[in-house]
Amino acid sequence: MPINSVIQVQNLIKQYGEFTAVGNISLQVHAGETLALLGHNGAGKSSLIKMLLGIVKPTSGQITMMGKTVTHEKDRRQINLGYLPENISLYEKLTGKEVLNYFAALKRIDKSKVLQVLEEFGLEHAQDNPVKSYSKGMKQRLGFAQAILSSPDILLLDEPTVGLDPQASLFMYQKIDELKRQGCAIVVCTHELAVVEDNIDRAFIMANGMELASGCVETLRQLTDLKVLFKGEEINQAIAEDEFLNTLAVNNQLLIHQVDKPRVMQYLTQHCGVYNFSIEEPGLSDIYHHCMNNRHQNVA
Ligand SMILES: Nc1ncnc2c1ncn2[C@@H]1O[C@H](COP(=O)(O)OP(=O)(O)OP(=O)(O)O)[C@@H](O)[C@H]1O
Repeated sequence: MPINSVIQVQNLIKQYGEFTAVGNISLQVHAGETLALLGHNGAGKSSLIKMLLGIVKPTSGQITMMGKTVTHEKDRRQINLGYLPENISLYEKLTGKEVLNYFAALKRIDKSKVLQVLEEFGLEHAQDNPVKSYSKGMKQRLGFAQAILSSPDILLLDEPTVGLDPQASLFMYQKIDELKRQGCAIVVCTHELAVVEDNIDRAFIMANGMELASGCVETLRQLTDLKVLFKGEEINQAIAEDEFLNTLAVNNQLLIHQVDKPRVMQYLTQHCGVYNFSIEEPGLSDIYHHCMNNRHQNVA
């Protein structure tokens, strides 16, 4: 196991009766890394997260955290782990401060940390108001605040930004980034591909309990070989004038395989003298849809 591998999942299987929700998944998350867990509804993401949390017992396989196998509850108790569940339900009658004090007592954390976190999450002005008076964004920030109260080594986030406005989403990912820089290993379960794309190190795409593809966005681009689009006025002109480029163009568009990108760039600059162009790369959303559409062919 690499020295900085904080979460190590090996051949993890979860069966509910005859049904396999998670089938032979292996993955690693390193210190200071954010992994996005992506997949369709029912792909097995929550089952995987619940096994990491120890809420659901694996049918077989191994989970190692901070170098310890966490098969038994007593091993797991030594792991400093934060968790933000999807649709977290907080104690609505308690104030924000009381909620965090409750979690602080549970995790044996000094109350001074509560005040610090309330301030950090912009909730100090509402700390004495009942949670039921909080907006969706404030509740989510409070939920996030309880998850990071212990300055965890591992943070598991299930749909942390669903229903949040773009600014609130950005705030969440800034916090995730801060924790990452402090060495926290983070797993984010999400369907918000456009939001998550610029905020993760790697994605793990699953369907029907199985891994479809994993890696950083650049690796996934190479794996899927989704085409890149060369754009610009000078490109259009070059397509019209250059016979070779014309053979590459489809509907007057220069859509190129990943593997041919360097060659075409060289041809454009050195042979055609075209320097003024942009390159549109496929995004995480394109990669995800490609993986899902081709999943039965077992092609990344
Ligand atoms: N306790 C359970 N008993 C039986 N089947 C279950 C149980 N929990 C989950 N499943 C099934 O396992 C599969 C995976 O569910 P899971 O909740 O892990 O998916 P998910 O990827 O998190 O989905 P979503 O994106 O909708 O949250 C689903 O078909 C679900 O119905």
